Amino acid sequence: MPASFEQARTLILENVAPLGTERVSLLEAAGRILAETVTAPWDMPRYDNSAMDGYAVRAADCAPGAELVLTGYIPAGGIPEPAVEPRCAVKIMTGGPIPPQCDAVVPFEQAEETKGRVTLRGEVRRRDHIRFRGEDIATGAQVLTPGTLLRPAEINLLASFGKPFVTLYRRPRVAILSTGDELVELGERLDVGKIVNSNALSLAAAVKEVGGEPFLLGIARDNAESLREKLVEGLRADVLITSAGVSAGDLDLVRDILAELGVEQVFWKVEIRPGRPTAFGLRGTQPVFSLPGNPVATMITFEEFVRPALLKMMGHLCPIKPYVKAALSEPVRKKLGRVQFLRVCVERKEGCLVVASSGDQHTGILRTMVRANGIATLPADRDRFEPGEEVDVHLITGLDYV
Ligand SMILES: Nc1nc2c(c(=O)[nH]1)N[C@H]1C(S)=C(S)[C@@H](COP(=O)(O)OP(=O)(O)OC[C@H]3O[C@@H](n4cnc5c(N)ncnc54)[C@H](O)[C@@H]3O)O[C@H]1N2
Ligand code: MOO
Repeated sequence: MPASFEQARTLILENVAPLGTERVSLLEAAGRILAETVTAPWDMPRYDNSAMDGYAVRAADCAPGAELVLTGYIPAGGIPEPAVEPRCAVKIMTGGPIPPQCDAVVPFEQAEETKGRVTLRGEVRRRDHIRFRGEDIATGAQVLTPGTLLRPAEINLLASFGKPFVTLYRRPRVAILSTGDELVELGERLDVGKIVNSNALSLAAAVKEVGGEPFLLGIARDNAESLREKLVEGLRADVLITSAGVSAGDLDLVRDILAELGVEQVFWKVEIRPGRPTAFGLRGTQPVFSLPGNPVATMITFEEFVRPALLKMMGHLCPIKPYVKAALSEPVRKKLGRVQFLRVCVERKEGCLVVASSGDQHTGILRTMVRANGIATLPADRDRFEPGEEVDVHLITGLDYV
């Protein structure tokens, strides 16, 4: 019996786990997932320092109009001066260490300097414009935990704490196999009846976008020998994705050969459209996704099934892309009993997200996939949707801008 969409996605996520870990240079770590706990090896800031360009002073000397004698200069990176005497001040730049006895900084704008003396304009309070040692993060504090996505902010933190290498979850190596006698590689001669193996490039792009490492196995022909040879190679990767050869045709041999090679089928056929013939299996712990060959079905089943699996394998704690709610701007009809993945155009109108079909939804129509910036998931138990109804949408804009 075919699986429901939710069953299929749950089965996949239950059967994949984060891969091992590796040490990676911080320069290469952005966008990946941390596999270690990081504690602060020192206080941040490391020492009391000035938040402004100005004068380090003793606040008790600083009644409005007071005149102080300038006795030194501390740039950022300078070493702290000896203690500042009463009624004296030291010129200090942002980041410069606060000298002993000083307890405030007066910004240049609030003072006037003439001939080695500074006259203060306004009021000065203790602690003004000082960034105190450890006020941001104290030594020993736990700052990052496994599962954290490394964005520029986390990279900044790790670099500040002097970490040139970090332990990350490994990126999966994903073998991609296209199957079909009708396929030729991009750039090869297109004789009558042939089409370009476009799915391989599209899947490789999708794998890269998620952060995996695609590996193209080329084309297996629709015979057992060719499939066997290529599938054996594919089963050496962390993940194997095949496209086509999984529906009911005479030459749809992929699942049979996978079974022969020790891949245990977890499900075949899902109550979704497009993508119904999708199969998922395991060889030990290695996941094998057999996606339907129609390019739109291949892309949508990657987005809804393979993407979350790869993210989980890379250590993401929330591998399912969050849905956004968007209101339909037109009626939609679908078949009962199947989830329909509707290719949609999402726009923002008066602050709300609104969606409409991107056009012809037949699986063979590629242009409406290209036009779409979202995939709406329409539930299996409904067949009519009216304008204004909210639906769940996965944005596929790349950078989630709408
Ligand atoms: N009698 C039935 N026929 C079909 C069924 C069914 O249940 N019963 N399911 C249909 C559905 S739904 C889909 S989806 C397709 C999927 O079939 P396959 O995964 O076995 O794929 P193929 O038939 O080999 O190819 C489908 C289509 O996609 C083109 N294709 C294949 N590989 C590539 C590639 N690498 N790059 C670009 N395009 C590719 C292929 O030429 C076909 O046009 O089956 C329906 N039929
Ligand atoms: O389910 Mo098929 O994937 O419509 O094209």
